[in-house]
Amino acid sequence: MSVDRVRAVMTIAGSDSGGGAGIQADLKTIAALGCFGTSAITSLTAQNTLGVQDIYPCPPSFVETQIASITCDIDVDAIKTGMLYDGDTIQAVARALKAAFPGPRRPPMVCDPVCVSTSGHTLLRPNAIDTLVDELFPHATLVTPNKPEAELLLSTRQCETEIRSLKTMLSAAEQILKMGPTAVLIKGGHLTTTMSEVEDFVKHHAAVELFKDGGVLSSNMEMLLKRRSTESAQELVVDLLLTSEKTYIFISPRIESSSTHGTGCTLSSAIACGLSQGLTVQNAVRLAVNYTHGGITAAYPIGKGHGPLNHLHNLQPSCLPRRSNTDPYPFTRLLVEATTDTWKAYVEHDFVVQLGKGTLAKERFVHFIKQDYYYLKYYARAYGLLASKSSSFDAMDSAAQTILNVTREINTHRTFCALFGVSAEELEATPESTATTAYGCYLIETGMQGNRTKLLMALLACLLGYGEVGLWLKKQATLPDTWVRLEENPYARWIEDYSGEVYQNAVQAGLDVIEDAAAEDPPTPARFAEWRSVWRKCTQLEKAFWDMAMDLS
Ligand SMILES: Cc1ncc(COP(=O)(O)O)c(N)n1
Repeated sequence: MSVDRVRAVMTIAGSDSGGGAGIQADLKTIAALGCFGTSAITSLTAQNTLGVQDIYPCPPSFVETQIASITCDIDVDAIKTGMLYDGDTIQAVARALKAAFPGPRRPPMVCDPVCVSTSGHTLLRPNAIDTLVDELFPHATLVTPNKPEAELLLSTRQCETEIRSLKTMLSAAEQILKMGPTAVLIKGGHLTTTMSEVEDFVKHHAAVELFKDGGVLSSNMEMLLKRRSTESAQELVVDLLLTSEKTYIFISPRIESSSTHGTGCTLSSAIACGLSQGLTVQNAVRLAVNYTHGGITAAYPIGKGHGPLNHLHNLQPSCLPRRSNTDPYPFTRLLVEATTDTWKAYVEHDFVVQLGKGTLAKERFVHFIKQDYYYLKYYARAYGLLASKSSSFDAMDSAAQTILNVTREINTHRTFCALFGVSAEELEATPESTATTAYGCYLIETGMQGNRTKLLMALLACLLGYGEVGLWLKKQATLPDTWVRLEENPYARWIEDYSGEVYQNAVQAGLDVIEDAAAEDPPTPARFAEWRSVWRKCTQLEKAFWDMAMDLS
């Protein structure tokens, strides 16, 4: 679809003086998504991250005038409604829209039935719910209630109200669809779902399409069920979209965050932007869910209470600290600090401790060395990819040097094998383990689909982790109350190699490369979040690699 001109989106909602929700969230989101935002303000709220202190409603006739002013001049491509406060305001909105769009062709409209703020304040008078349903729902392309709002809407129709599961979400959506909108999106943020529940739901409902992390998960259910089964217990947020033809499920990992103020406003505005550009409802919802999820991930602290998501996360320049003499590796520090739990599980793994103490069973070490030999093949190939993604000769040179270092490291592995009685033939005949394939393929995949910096994130977790382990074990060996003296440790050579000058120089070079890459192309918070997740994934894969050696029965 080509967008020949900037699309205009009109939001009809309340103002949030704290800037997190309402009109302020809407206009920021609309701008961030490349549309032109116009606004008709229904009420002013004195509000911050702690709650709503007061509400000053606009006279309904003035709301009507604002809508008329906008629509008589600007071609509105999509409408979004949010906080409407009371029945008179809703009627004024309905009248103004009818006057502005008298024919059957109205711009698509997303109706977010804002009833109560996250902080618990009433934003729509309870007696206005019927008016909302009667006056606006029949004209809405989509209504977007969360769980409490959907339950409130159903309670006015004496329907079964409690939403506990995907099944009850679907039946709530079916009831709300009967109230007149073309589609209903029930937002699942108040519920926790797991992949097993999704799988179970999908098995029993034929016309369901799944989207995960902003992409189409799979149209082939069998494949999906096999592929996802290992993550069946992970906590997910699932949003359910119902149209007259189909049910769509949008799956995102649950993020533990209190920065969610304004989430509903951002989501409905982002959907309106998608619709204004001619997307189908399901695609507009898919992109908006992904955008909103990114905003929660990239939120920064604001206020003393329940802070807002980052509405502008796709636009903002980096807020990373600068490199200085006192803080030479600020970016790496942030990465490690943001993933301390997984990083610790990797570099202080039992395998490492036993290696340092010299108590590690020989078969475990040999198994590890053989698998590391195979892993290094992937690692060297990934540096080949890095060279292909480099734009300067220096960067290519550094990638090529690493390939040469790795081929030298391979000789050390061969020597270790010989030392432990493993012949060259046996090494070559060893089957590759699943942990090796998983890690190796992840590196290659990241290199294929990401840019240079993303691939660097994947490669450096290994380089830096082994550097840290080498130094730690060397230090342990020289402490007065040492685990074991290096001369008495059968794995001394391994410790010497990874704590030695050659490897540690490579680590320093790696640190410089990472810091330069981050400084040259400062990441937006969303990009940083992406890099951090690659880093975390690689530390998990590293841990799984040691696990593989320890699990050897
Ligand atoms: C003006 C206005 N509109 C909408 C919301 C709902 O947002 P939230 O559920 O995040 O409090 C709000 N608090 N204020």
